[in-house]
Amino acid sequence: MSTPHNHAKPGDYAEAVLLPGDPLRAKWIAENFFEAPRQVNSVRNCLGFTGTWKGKPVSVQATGMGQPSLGIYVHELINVYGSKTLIRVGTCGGLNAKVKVRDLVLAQAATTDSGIVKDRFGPYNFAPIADFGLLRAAADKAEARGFRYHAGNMLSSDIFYHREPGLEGYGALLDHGVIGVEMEAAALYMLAARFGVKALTVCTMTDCLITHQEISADERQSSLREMVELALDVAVGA
Ligand SMILES: O=P(O)(O)O[C@H]1O[C@H](CO)[C@@H](O)[C@H]1O
Ligand SMILES: O=c1cc[nH]c(=O)[nH]1
Repeated sequence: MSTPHNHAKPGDYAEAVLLPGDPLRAKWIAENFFEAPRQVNSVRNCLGFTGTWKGKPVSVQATGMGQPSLGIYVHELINVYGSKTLIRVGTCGGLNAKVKVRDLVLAQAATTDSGIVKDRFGPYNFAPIADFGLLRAAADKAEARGFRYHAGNMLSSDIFYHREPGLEGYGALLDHGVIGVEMEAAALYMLAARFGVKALTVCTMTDCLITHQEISADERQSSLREMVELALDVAVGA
């Protein structure tokens, strides 16, 4: 059975799936890291691939940008394709001076402005959180490899271009330790909680909203490589 967004067959995805926003990042991951990659989805060019990493089955599926788009792919991966471990490998902006360009940001929790999460819990402010085992494994591996990393509160915003430019748009979040901004982690964590699977978001900080420093094209390639290798090891338990 396929879906309106995915023509893969049941069994085409591994239980462990990496989730970049960018379809070309999905292709790059499959072609440069997977052993024996095969494409399993191309609907809307939101590419998905399955292969192995260190001999263990693993998939990568692009989610597009934003929580509504990620929500479609993740819902189907879990409920149609049986995925159990979902690791977003993304890019994020920096909201805290201690986070430098190229640093890894592990989203321990994800604050959000998204109605997808906010409107579901009535009077409660649900706190979307990472799976502790995946988070601990990622932090341990980052530590062992000597990577600069930060585990903390990520903002998953529905808005890339805030009305107030620069830091103004982030208001009180800046005084409350939020370290980065991207657009998907909160919905990923909410869906993982709802359906009883494991999820983690790992991002490379590519543009600092405080210093306006940005990652260069060369640095982007090598930084993303380190992040993907770490995420693959966490995903398959290597
Ligand atoms: O690099 P990806 O994974 O797409 O992540 C970030 O980049 C996009 C915005 O430019 C959003 O999807 C945001 O979450
Ligand atoms: O969502 C994102 C991703 C990267 N950088 C940002 O400022 N926002």
